[in-house]
Amino acid sequence: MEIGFLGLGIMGKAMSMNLIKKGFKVTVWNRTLSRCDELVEMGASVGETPAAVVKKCKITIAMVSDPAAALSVVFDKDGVLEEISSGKGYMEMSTIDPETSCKISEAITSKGGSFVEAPVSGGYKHAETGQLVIIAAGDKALFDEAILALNVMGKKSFYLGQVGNAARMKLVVNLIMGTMMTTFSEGIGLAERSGLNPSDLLDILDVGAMATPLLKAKGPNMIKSNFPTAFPLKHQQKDMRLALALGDENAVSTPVAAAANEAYKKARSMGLGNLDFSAVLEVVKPYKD
Ligand SMILES: NC(=O)C1=CN([C@@H]2O[C@H](COP(=O)(O)OP(=O)(O)OC[C@H]3O[C@@H](n4cnc5c(N)ncnc54)[C@H](OP(=O)(O)O)[C@@H]3O)[C@@H](O)[C@H]2O)C=CC1
Ligand SMILES: O=CC(=O)O
Repeated sequence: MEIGFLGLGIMGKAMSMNLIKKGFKVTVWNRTLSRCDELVEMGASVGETPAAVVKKCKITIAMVSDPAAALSVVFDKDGVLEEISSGKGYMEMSTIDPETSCKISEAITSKGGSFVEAPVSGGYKHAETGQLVIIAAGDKALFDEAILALNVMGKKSFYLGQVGNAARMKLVVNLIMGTMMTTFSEGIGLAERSGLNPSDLLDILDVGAMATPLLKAKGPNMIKSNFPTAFPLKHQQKDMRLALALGDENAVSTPVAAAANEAYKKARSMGLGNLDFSAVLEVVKPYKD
């Protein structure tokens, strides 16, 4: 099956490479077209516009930065809407808010296409190896049709029913992850400042009830003040912002997450937005050198 792929950032590049390696024919597009070159070397075709990709492919996936980018790819000139039609499917895998996802879904279905939202949990290493957790909702027939591709990209796919549910679930998951990272950062800072070896803290956490792949992956770099970008901090702050809006809408009080969001905002204002989200350590640790 020919799969279209829009957006070749950290995640899109890894996901589309994995699809190609597993034998899928993939046609790619990226706003900065030169980013397609590496994929072409692996056997991908290039579409000059999102519309050209949709015209060629039965199913097209989008993996772009945020709600504005997701809307632009669909609604702008040469966008997805110009070629979507009956028999074609569109899968929005970017992390966006449920309102944006519903707006895209309505536009796609009004032209006869089918729509699934399928944001993912996990980073580019999981994407490269097909170990993402996929949280999907929307057209069940499209979900079933795409299951071979979903099984290549992810280790498990959850189907949550109507459009909006997966977007909401992903925001809840990332609210928890973003808050956990700020708490780890406070702990690492406190350990260091009070004369403890932060490496010992990581070892102790790793064998106890709070062991988590997140800290195992990020902790050793954090304690050396290294923040190689896997999940850009600006995207984690976007997810906190969208998750807090979900809390506002549902009158759910989330003071801990709101405080964490302030830390990510501050980190962005300090120019740390393109580093990994673990760079929030730089603003959260309870002292300055
Ligand atoms: N990185 C991670 O670990 C994870 C990220 N996510 C989510 O996946 C999505 C992608 O993340 P990631 O790959 O890290 O992000 P990147 O910042 O690496 O890539 C962003 C992509 O979006 C494109 N883009 C940005 N603005 C526009 C626009 N206006 N129109 C068209 N394309 C645009 C960029 O194109 P260009 O190259 O031209 O700039 C690029 O392809 C985000 O929603 C993120 O929250 C989910 C799970 C994990
Ligand atoms: O959305 C980010 C992730 O790591 O999951």
